[in-house]
Amino acid sequence: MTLLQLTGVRAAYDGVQALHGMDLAVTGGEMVALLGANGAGKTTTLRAISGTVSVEGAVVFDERDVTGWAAHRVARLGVGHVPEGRGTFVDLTVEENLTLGTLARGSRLRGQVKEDLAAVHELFPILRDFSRRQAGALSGGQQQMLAIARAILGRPRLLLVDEPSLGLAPMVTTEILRSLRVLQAEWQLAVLLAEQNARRALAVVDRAYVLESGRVVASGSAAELRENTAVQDAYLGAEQTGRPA
Ligand SMILES: Nc1ncnc2c1ncn2[C@@H]1O[C@H](COP(=O)(O)OP(=O)(O)OP(=O)(O)O)[C@@H](O)[C@H]1O
Repeated sequence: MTLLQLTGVRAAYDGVQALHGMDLAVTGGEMVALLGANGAGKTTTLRAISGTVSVEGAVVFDERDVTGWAAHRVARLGVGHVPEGRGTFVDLTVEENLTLGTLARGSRLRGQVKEDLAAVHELFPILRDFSRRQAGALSGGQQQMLAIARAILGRPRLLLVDEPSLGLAPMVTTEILRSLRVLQAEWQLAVLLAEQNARRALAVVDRAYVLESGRVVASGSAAELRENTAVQDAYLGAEQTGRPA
C-alpha cells in the first residue's frame, strides 16, 4: 500500500525555486533512497514531507493530504525526521535527549515509553552504556544513532533520514545504514534516505530516485540503478558508485 505520495511538489527559498515538481511514492515498510549531488533537492524534499518548508503540489501521507500541515501535526501522524546535522541537544545527556522527546509527545503511556526505550537500547546498545554522557561528547556516529533513536521513539511509520553518512568514517556509515535496515525489517518502518553516497545507499535500499536540480531524473530498484551505467555517469559520479573514474 502506498504510504507516501508526492505529486508535482514545488518549493522555493526566498523566491528561488528548489523543487520543480517532484513526483515520488513510498510503500509501507520499504526503504527508498533519494540520490543526487549537492543542491539536487534531497534535503528540501524531506523538508517538504515533514512540513518544515512550505510547498505547492500535493503531499499525501497515509491517504491524508498533509500539504501545508504544521510539522508537529505531520510528526504526530507518523513521520519521523532525522535532519542533516542530527538535531540532538548537545548540552543534555543521552538519556535526557531520549526522554525529552517522549515527554514532549505527552500522550504516550509510561509503559509504552519504557518498552520503546528498551527496543532502542537493543538496537543501539551504546546509547544505554553512555546514557549519562553529554550528547556533545559522543562521536559523530553515536550522535547519529542518538538522532535516529529520538526520531523512532514516537514509533513513526515513515522515517526521513538526511545524509546520515555526513562526516562519518565508511565503517560507521555502514553500521548506521545497517541499523536503518534492521528498523525497516523489525519495526516495519518505511525509510526515505537522502544520501550523496549512491554506492553505499544502493547497497541497502530497495529502490531509489535520482534527483537533479529539484526534479526526479531517474528511478528504479537498487539493482537496476546499480547496473545502469548511463544514469551513474550522468548523475551520480563514478566515485560515488564505486566504478572506476
Ligand atoms: N535555506 C536555504 N535558503 C536558500 N536556498 C536554499 C536553502 N536550502 C537549500 N537551498 C537551495 O535549494 C536547492 C536545493 O537544496 P537542497 O539542500 O535541498 O539540496 P540537497 O540535494 O539536499 O543538497 P545537500 O547535499 O547540499 O544538502 C539548492 O539550490 C540550494 O542552494
